[in-house]
Amino acid sequence: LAYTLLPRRRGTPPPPPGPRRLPFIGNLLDVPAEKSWIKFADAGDICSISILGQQTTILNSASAARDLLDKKSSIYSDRPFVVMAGELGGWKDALGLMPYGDRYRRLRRTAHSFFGSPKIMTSFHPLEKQEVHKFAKRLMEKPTDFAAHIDKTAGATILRICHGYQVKEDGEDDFLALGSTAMRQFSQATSPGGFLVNAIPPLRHLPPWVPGTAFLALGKVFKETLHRMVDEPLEWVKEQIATGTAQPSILYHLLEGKKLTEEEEFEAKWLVGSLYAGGAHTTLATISAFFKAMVLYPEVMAKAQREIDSVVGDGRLPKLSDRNDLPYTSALVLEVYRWHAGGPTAVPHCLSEDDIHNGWFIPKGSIVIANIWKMTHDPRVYTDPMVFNPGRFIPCENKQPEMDPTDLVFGFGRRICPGRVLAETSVWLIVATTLAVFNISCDPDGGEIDLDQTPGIVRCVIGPRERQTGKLTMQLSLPSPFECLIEPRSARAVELIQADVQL
Ligand code: HEM
Repeated sequence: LAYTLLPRRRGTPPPPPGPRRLPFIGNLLDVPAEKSWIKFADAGDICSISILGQQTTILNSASAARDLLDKKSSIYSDRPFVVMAGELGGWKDALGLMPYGDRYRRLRRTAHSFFGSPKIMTSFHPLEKQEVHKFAKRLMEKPTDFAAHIDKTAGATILRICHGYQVKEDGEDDFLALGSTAMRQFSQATSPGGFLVNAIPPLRHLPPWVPGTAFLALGKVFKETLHRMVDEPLEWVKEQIATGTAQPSILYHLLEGKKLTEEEEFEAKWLVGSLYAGGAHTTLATISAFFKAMVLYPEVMAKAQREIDSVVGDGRLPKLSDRNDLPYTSALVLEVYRWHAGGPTAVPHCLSEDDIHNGWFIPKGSIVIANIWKMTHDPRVYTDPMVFNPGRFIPCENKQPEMDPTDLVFGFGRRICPGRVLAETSVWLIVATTLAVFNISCDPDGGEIDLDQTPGIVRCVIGPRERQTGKLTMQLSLPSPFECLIEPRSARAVELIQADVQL
């Protein structure tokens, strides 16, 4: 209390600028319940708030994020500690919430040995194409379930790459269902104001018979689901290896023919489990935004379809090697990433040592948030940022293309999304395939479509490091609900969709 109430020590530089702080509570009343990315967007390239003594620094420009999160990544790569999810729910063993340290660095190196290898990633292309073709089939059969189809496709692609596992086409798939439950529980554990223990971490030490500690039992349930999500696919792969039926996959490469120590096996299963958790649902936000943009901008859809028709023709579906020959379609994909930031404030970083930046003091334990929404809607960087215009990425005689948003939306520094390459290929292929064979249009019986998006990741975090907390939510931000019609473009398109799904 004294620490938060006492004035700054003499000689300590001021914190980055920000709204006036009230005694003790600081900026508690300034933080909106939702969409904090808009509230702080115009507060300068770097601004800071303090809540009950916990400083949070918000980075509103790409250059600020690069200066801190990229250039000083050795001290800006920790994660805040969220009790209900990280400790009670067990997520501190997954990459996304894992503290920065030796184990973290080993897992990232292993991930990079796969995702950083163009040869390995190209070997996954046929499999990605097959999963996207299945997506087109499901979409034709039941267009109204398009969100479920996107989720299934993203999850199925990662399970195949990570575990060599093919999801069931009919009925519920056990591994996918387990992943969805774990992610739902993760959202619950990190929901703002959801659990008092996030705001007062010592509560986790209370015995379970004390009234009001139902969260302890719930934490156990969350942890159990998460461990099943990580352990059951591992056991499945081991069985496949034992019977000689295992398909090539990341886990297969890590296990096959080796006698792993307990720690090595622990790291291998958490690596692939984290990739699955991190990637299965993020694609949904981006692809849903694509569908919405096509309803709102039919002329953009028609232009991309003309390009695909002239390059790919109607004899086959698009493939990843067409990317360079389809510049407008590729620009459309970039514009989807920019127009709708699925993680408007990414995942917060945490500073592990005191830092002085541009004469401002940023104390150890500060939460650091990259305001990706602001970066991708900054009128200094993007002309008419609220307008969906793929043309901004096409170079022309006297105009350079605008900044590539994929350098922003996957985060920064050592915490940058490890699945970026896979996400980019999957998203491109889903968009190009959908445009090749479907028309997406406004549903005349649906309501009006707005440009809004749902509240997403991170509100604020309270409390010093180790006892740190918060109202921290890592839910994704989806486009606000909308209805649309999705129909095959022609009889030939129907034939292409119905053709056998080949590897
Ligand atoms: C459109 C799709 C995706 C977007 C927009 C996205 C975005 C992000 C962002 C913003 C972060 C936080 C970066 C930071 O802290 O600076 C992140 C982390 C992460 N992403 Fe992705 N991602 C996507 C797809 C994927 C896929 C397909 C995978 C897995 C194959 C994946 C796995 C992860 C993991 C494991 C982390 C945690 C990394 C860490 O803390 O070290 N993501 N992602």
